[in-house]
Amino acid sequence: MKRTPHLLAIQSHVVFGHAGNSAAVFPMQRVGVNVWPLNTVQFSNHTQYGQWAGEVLAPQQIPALVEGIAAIGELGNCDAILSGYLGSADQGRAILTGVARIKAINPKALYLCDPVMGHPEKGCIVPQEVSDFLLEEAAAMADFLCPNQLELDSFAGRKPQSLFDCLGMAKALLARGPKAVLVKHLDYPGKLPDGFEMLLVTADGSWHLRRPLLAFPRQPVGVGDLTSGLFLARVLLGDSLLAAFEFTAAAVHEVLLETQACASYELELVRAQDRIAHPRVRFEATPIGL
Ligand SMILES: Nc1ncnc2c1ncn2[C@@H]1O[C@H](COP(=O)(O)OP(=O)(O)O)[C@@H](O)[C@H]1O
Ligand SMILES: Cc1ncc(COP(=O)(O)O)c(C=O)c1O
Ligand SMILES: [Mg+2]
Repeated sequence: MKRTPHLLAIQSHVVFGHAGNSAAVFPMQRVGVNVWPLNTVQFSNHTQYGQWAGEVLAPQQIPALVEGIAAIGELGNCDAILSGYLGSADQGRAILTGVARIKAINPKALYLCDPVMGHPEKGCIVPQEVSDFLLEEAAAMADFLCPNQLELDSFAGRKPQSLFDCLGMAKALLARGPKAVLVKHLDYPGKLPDGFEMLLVTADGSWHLRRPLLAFPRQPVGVGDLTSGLFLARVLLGDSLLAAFEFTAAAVHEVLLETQACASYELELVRAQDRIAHPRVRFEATPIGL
């Protein structure tokens, strides 16, 4: 019997609704991965409501929890680490220490970094020191990096002029260390207005994917976290990077269709669970070169 992969997921938890681990854990479990959620913050709700209650986890708790898993002899079973929304730069450094600790026991373990940098206009609030940490320290240790367009712009230090420019900016990130860069949301001059576009860039090739842009009165939150989580889960389950990319686009689209049909602001993950596991839609990524 094939072993079920184990994934340590280090990102935010919200009591109400879906963002961070609260957007990614259930879908990753639903597709067949054992998830170890480690919550960097526990907030009442995501920050785009403009107000929230709750606390940031003390950074020293991260190595303490990792050591606790080592102490029961389970750390070597960790196949991957995912990091997302961070409450402080010190938490980020503690995660990198944990990644190094896990890779020392299991050199095959993969680290996916979703460099959540915030979006003040949208109300996604992340401290500036976290963005600096992600740009300067985390990217170098990541096997997979999953920025959105704003985060890609921050890495490049500029905005793109075209799709090929986005490709160049993502390819430049490979030189910093990651094996693959998944740009979860593209925005560039000349982009067709009715599409939602993504890029996958690896040493072996690059692919562009377009899916329909859906209309929402308020953009749902947690889509990026869902995207990163499903991509990593499918890679662990044995998909090629390209297959994981295409699966993720389809499963996320299914969730958004369900969310739109319910006229819900929060992602309808529970209702969409069968569609996540077995997406009915399929999007084919097309190779793209410089
Ligand atoms: N097919 C789609 N149609 C409409 N909106 C989408 C679609 N897919 C994703 N979105 C929205 O696009 C935005 C992507 O946000 P962005 O900040 O670029 O990435 P992230 O979710 O990582 O923060 C989110 O507001 C999400 O709700
Ligand atoms: C607590 C929390 N976690 C994670 C996120 C990131 O969500 P997304 O997947 O939309 O980038 C947000 C965005 O506001 C947030 O408030
Ligand atoms: Mg995001």
